Amino acid sequence: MHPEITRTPSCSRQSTMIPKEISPPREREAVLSSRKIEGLIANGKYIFILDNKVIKADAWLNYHPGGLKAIQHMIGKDATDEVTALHSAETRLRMTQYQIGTIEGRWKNFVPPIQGGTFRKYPAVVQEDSDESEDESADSDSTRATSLISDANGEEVRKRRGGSDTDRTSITSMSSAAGSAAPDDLTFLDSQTKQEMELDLEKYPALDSEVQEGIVQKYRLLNQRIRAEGLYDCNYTAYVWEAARWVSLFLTMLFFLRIGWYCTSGAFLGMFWSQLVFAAHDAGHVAITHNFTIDTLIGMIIAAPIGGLSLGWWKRTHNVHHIVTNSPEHDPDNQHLPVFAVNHRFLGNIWSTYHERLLPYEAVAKFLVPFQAYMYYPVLTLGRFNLYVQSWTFLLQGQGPRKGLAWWHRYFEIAGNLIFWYWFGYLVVYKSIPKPSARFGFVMVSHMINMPLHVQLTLSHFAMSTTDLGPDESFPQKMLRTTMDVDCPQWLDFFHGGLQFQAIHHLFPRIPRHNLRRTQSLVQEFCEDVKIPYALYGFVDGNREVIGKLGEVSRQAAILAKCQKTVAERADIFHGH
Ligand code: HEM
Repeated sequence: MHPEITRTPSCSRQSTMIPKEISPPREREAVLSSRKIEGLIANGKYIFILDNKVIKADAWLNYHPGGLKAIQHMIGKDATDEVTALHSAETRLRMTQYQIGTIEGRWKNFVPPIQGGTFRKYPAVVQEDSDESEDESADSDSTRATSLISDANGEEVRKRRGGSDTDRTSITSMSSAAGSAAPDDLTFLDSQTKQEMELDLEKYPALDSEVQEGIVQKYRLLNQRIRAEGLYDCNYTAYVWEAARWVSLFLTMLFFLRIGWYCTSGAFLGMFWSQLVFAAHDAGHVAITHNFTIDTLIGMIIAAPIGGLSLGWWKRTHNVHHIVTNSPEHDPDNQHLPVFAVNHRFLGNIWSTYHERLLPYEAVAKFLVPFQAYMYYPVLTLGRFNLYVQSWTFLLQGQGPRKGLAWWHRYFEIAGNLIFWYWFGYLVVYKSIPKPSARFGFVMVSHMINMPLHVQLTLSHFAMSTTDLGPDESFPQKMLRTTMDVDCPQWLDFFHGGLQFQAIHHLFPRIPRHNLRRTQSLVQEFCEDVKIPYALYGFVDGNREVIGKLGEVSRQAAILAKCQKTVAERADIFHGH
């Protein structure tokens, strides 16, 4: 049954249609123990903690513009910082409509079911809650987590995780057990994971609750300071300059098209798209006007009719990326098999909770990964073609939100993409360029010139930590551990388009791009204070780090291949061949 729809008076700015509140006010004050909340989650409820309030999001799931996965990764966790980073103040306030109580004492995070956490039933909760079981969205997450484990060679995984129903460990070791990797390979891969984790534990502050709580408090104070200093206010004048740049690039493209310099024209079109991507990124994060509908509209116009892509597709992956940054199992932006394996764990058949399928390390990957350091730049020159495929798959399959604020985005983007292929494909490529060879040159140059953009998009994470330090790690520490910034002179900011301040952006995704440089010194101060290293590399050094990391995984792949060969030979001897 769908929840009844009402207009919420508290959100006049966006006149949002949201489902009717689900718990009467008197129930919101109930004090709920961690054990009881665990029982509710075991019953399939989508519960997270916000400012010590217990929020049950079940009735909202189908309406959430941020998608289901974003919420799933917060189940059983204190989501205060993630929610603050990703929502407007009004939306954050409105979440209390879904409050079912407050927490008792200090909250200790669970591993969310989607990440392999398991939850014990609570007898009283089973009784109380059983009549809600027909709720459409309440199909059990814990059941889902269990079936995920069973699908992925369950028995073995459970053994590896100690067989406990109550543990709060992560799914990390599950994926390698999921495929066909032999025990020797697993020993090798596990030892690499252990080494990586030990390095992180040495380099970053301890995970005990006092240290992490201290970091969180200082991070929240920093956010208040940033707000007080006006750094959330958009600098619209900067966009006038941006617009002037877009128009000049587009007019130059038309000029060269007209005089028959097709490759030069293509180069300007590619640069025009590259520059626009930065603005689409701002809009996707609601970091321009801070109004969800207006910013998303700006982003969709740039992405679809102008760029031939889908902002909805990008947001769907990007939102999850911002929550589980650089996690091999959960972050779609980290999953590039069979072309790249950015971490050794991809060599052991990893389960993607985003794509809900195994990412097998199979023949094509085994062939390509050893050369990945050499293929990094060539593959990225073709990156834009891949984006068309992803965008159309997303739009045709209707994977985006079908209800709530964002229900119409899909139709808007399909229409926008058709307009794109009309002006780009028909009017420019087909009608304005006479020869097939010139057409080919124009298309290739306009697409390949986006390579630096694709480097910028991957640079900030590929060389950074991918370790899962568990649910006790605070949001700010995790963002700074998994993300690097690129140092560049201010005059080059237009080239990097804000993507050089990824770490700052991950801490505060809604800060408008043109204020990120001013925010940097505040973040550096914060990092020094809480003793978290702030990763800042020059563009060339950052590239070196990435290539180095890709090379390292190639070497690990070679060792793994040796292990597998030895295992196969031993098996042959054992079977008497
Ligand atoms: C009952 C709980 C929730 C409600 C009512 C809610 C509501 C909303 C609304 C109205 C928006 C549109 C943007 C805005 O107005 O700020 C939004 C966006 C978003 N939400 Fe939530 N949300 C909830 C829980 C969560 C949780 C737990 C997460 C995970 C951290 C999350 C992640 C996101 C993301 C990533 C976006 C950006 C979507 C986009 O711009 O594409 N939300 N949410």
